[in-house]
Amino acid sequence: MAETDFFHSPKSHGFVRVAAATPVSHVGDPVANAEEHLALIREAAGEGCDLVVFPELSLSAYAIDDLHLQAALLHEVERQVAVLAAATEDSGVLAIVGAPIRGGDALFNCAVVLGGGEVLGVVPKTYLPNYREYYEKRWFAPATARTEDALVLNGESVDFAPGLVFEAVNRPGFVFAVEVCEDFWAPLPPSTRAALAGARILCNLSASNIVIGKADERAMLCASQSSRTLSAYVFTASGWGESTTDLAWDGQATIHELGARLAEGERFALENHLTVADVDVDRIGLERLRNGTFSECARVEGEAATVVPFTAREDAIASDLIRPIDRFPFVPDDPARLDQDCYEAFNIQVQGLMRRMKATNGRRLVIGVSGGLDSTQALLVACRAFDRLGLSREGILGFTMPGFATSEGTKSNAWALMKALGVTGAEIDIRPAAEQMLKDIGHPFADGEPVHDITFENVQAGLRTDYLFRLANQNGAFVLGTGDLSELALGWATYGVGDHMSHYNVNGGVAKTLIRHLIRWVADKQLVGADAAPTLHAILDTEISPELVPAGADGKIQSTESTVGPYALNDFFLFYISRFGLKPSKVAYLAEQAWADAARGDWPAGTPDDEKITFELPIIKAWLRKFLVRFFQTSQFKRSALPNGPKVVTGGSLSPRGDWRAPSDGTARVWLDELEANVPD
Ligand SMILES: Nc1ncnc2c1ncn2[C@@H]1O[C@H](COP(=O)(O)OP(=O)(O)OC[C@H]2O[C@@H]([n+]3cccc(C(=O)O)c3)[C@H](O)[C@@H]2O)[C@@H](O)[C@H]1O
Ligand SMILES: Nc1ncnc2c1ncn2[C@@H]1O[C@H](COP(=O)(O)OP(=O)(O)OP(=O)(O)O)[C@@H](O)[C@H]1O
Ligand SMILES: NC(=O)CC[C@H](N)C(=O)O
Repeated sequence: MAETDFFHSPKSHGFVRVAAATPVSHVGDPVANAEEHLALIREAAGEGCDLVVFPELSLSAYAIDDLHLQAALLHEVERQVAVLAAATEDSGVLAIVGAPIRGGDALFNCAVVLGGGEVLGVVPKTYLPNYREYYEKRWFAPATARTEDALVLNGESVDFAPGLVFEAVNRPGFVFAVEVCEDFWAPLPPSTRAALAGARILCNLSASNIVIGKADERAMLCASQSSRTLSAYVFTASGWGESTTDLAWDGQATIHELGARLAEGERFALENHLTVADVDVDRIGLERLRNGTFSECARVEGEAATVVPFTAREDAIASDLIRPIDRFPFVPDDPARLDQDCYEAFNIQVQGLMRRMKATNGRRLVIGVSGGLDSTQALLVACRAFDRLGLSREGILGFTMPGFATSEGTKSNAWALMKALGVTGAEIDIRPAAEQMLKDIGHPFADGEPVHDITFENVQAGLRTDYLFRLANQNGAFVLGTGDLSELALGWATYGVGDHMSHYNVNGGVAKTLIRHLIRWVADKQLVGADAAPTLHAILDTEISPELVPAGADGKIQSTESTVGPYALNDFFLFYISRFGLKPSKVAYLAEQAWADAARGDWPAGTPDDEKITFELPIIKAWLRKFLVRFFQTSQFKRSALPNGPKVVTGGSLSPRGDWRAPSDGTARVWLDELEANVPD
C-alpha cells in the first residue's frame, strides 16, 4: 500500500466507519427482509463500512404481534441469520440484525451480531415495554430471564447476554456494545455499563413508532447518552413497510459522538438506505483518558463484562472522511450557534472584567489602543463593562502609542474608535524613548543602521507596556491586557515587560478566528452604540501586523501570518492538539480534510467567496511543523506566567490555572518526529 493511501485512509487515524441501516420492512417475511439486509450489507461493504446496524426485530418485522409465536416464522428467522452470517464473511463488514431468538423455553427480542461468517454473540433486550401501545411481555422474556450465558443457534453455541462487549483484536479502540430500543429509555441503560466496561460505540436497534415530537426526544437521548458515556451512539429505528395496523414508523437513523450529531438519515423514506459516519474511537479514548470521572465511575459502578473478540477488516482504503469537520473549530458555521457563541464569549469577557473592577473598587483602566483586532475587542469589552457598572466611559484611558512602524491607517482607526466610543483618548509617541533605550544599550539602529531585530521590536513593545503600567499607577487604574488565545499558543507576544503582561486580560481565552466575529457581532448588535460601527468594519479589513518593523522597500508591512502561519490553520491545530491531544499526523489529516477543497463542507455564514481559501497538505505540514515548535518548545514559559483572565471556550484555556499545564523547558521532538514519520510530503 502506498504511503499516501495509508495516510488518506480514515482507518489509519483511529476512525471506524459505521452505518445505521434503514431497510424496507416486510411484515412477518424473514426471507424478504434478509434480501433487503443483504443488499444493505453489500452496500455498506462497498462504502468501506466496518459495522452496519439494523433496526429491532428487523428480520421478522416488529409490529407482527402474535405472529412472533409462530414456529414457522421463528425457524425461518434462524435460517436467515445463517444466510446473513455467511454474507459477512466475504464482505468483511460486521452486521447487527434484530431477531426473535429462542433460548430454552423462552423467546427473546435480540440483537444478533454477525461477523467473519459467523454469529459472534446474541444480546437480548433487557427492558421490554408493556405500557401504552406496547405489549412486548406477551411474546418475549427479558434478558434477566436467561438461565445461561450461551445459547445454541443453528447448531452452534454462542455468547448470549446483555452488555456483551465486542472488541476488535486488530483495530485499537474498535469496541462496541448493543442494546435494544426501550433499553435506552431506562434510567440506567445497559449501554452505560457497557461503556464503563470499555465499549466506545453503542448501538441501538430500535422499533420506535413515530408520533409528533418523538424524533427530537430520541435525538436528545442519543446526544445525551453519547455525551454522558463519552462514546458514539448509533441509533436506527424501523421505517417504511412495518405494519401500520395501529402505529406508524419514520425510520429515524442518527449517529452521535460525544454529544454531537455526526449524521442523520432521511425520515419517512420509501427506499432502503444507509446513514454513514466515521466515528473517532481514538478521540473517544483520549477523552476518557483525560476525564478522570469516567474511569472513577467505572470503578464505582462498573461490572465485569464478557468480551467477545473479533477481527475487523483492515483494508486501508483512501477516502474522504464522512463526518462534519469545521474549518474553524472556534467559529461555528451555523449562524444561530455563532450568535449564541458570540453572546456567551462577550458576556464572559465583560463579566470577568466587571468582577475585577468591583473587587478592586476600580473606576478607571488603561489600555493601549493600536487600531488592531485585539485591542479593539478589549476596548469593546471595557466599554460594555463600564456601561453595565454604571461608570462613565471617560474612566477608560486609551493610549495610542505610535512607534517606528505604526501606519497612518491603524493610528487613525485607533483615534476614530476611541472618539466614537467616548473613552478618554491620548497619544504618546514612543519613538524618542525607544531611540534613547536603543542608544543606551548600544543598538546599531541608534546609529542609523536599519537593524530591525527582536531587540528593536521588543524595545517598542516593552516601552508601551512600561508606559501603560506607570499610567495605571498615576491614574489609580489597572492595565487591561489584549493578547488572545492564538497568540498565547504561538508565544507571539513580548514577554514580561511587553504586551504579554497586564493586570487583567480579557482576551486570553478567545482565539483570533473568533475575535474577528466578535467584533463584527458587537458592531452589528450595536452593543456599544452605533457610532463605532464604520471604524470597527475598517479595523476588520486591516491586515494583522505587530507594526514593530517598518515596511520594506517594496512597501510590504510586517505581516504576522506570513511569519507564524495563517491563524485559520493555527487555530485548527491548537483546538485538536490542546483540547483532545491528537497526534500531529491526525491533525494534518483532519486539516487537509477540512481545508484542501473550498467547495467541501460549510463556511461560516457570510464568508465572501474571495475569502474561501484552501490549504493543501504540504502547506499544512509546513505550518504545523512551525506550530509544534512554537507550542511545545519555545513559548510555554510565556503561558506559565500569565495574568488572570477568564476561560472562554471549551477548546481550552492556555492559562496554567484555567486549563493547560506544561513544562517551560520541554522539547517538541516527539511531535515533530511523529509528523515527519507519518505525514507524506
Ligand atoms: N523557556 C524559557 N524560559 C525562560 N526564558 C526563556 C525561555 N525561552 C526563551 N526565553 C527568553 O525569553 C526571551 C524571548 O522572549 P521575548 O522577549 O518575549 O521575545 P521573542 O519571543 O523572541 O519575541 C517576541 C515576538 O513577539 C512578537 N510580537 C511582540 C509584540 C506584539 C506582537 C503581536 O503582534 O501581538 C508580536 C514579535 O514580533 C516577536 O517576534 C529571550 O530573552 C530568551 O532568553
Ligand atoms: N501603536 C500602538 N498604540 C498603542 N498600543 C499599542 C500599539 N501597538 C501595540 N499596542 C498594544 O500592544 C498590544 C499588542 O499588539 P498587537 O499588534 O498584538 O495587538 P493588536 O494590534 O491589538 O491586534 P492584532 O495582533 O490582532 O493586530 C495591542 O493590543 C495594544 O494594546
Ligand atoms: N420498541 C420499543 O422498545 C419502543 C419503546 C420506546 N420507548 C419508544 O418510545 O418507542
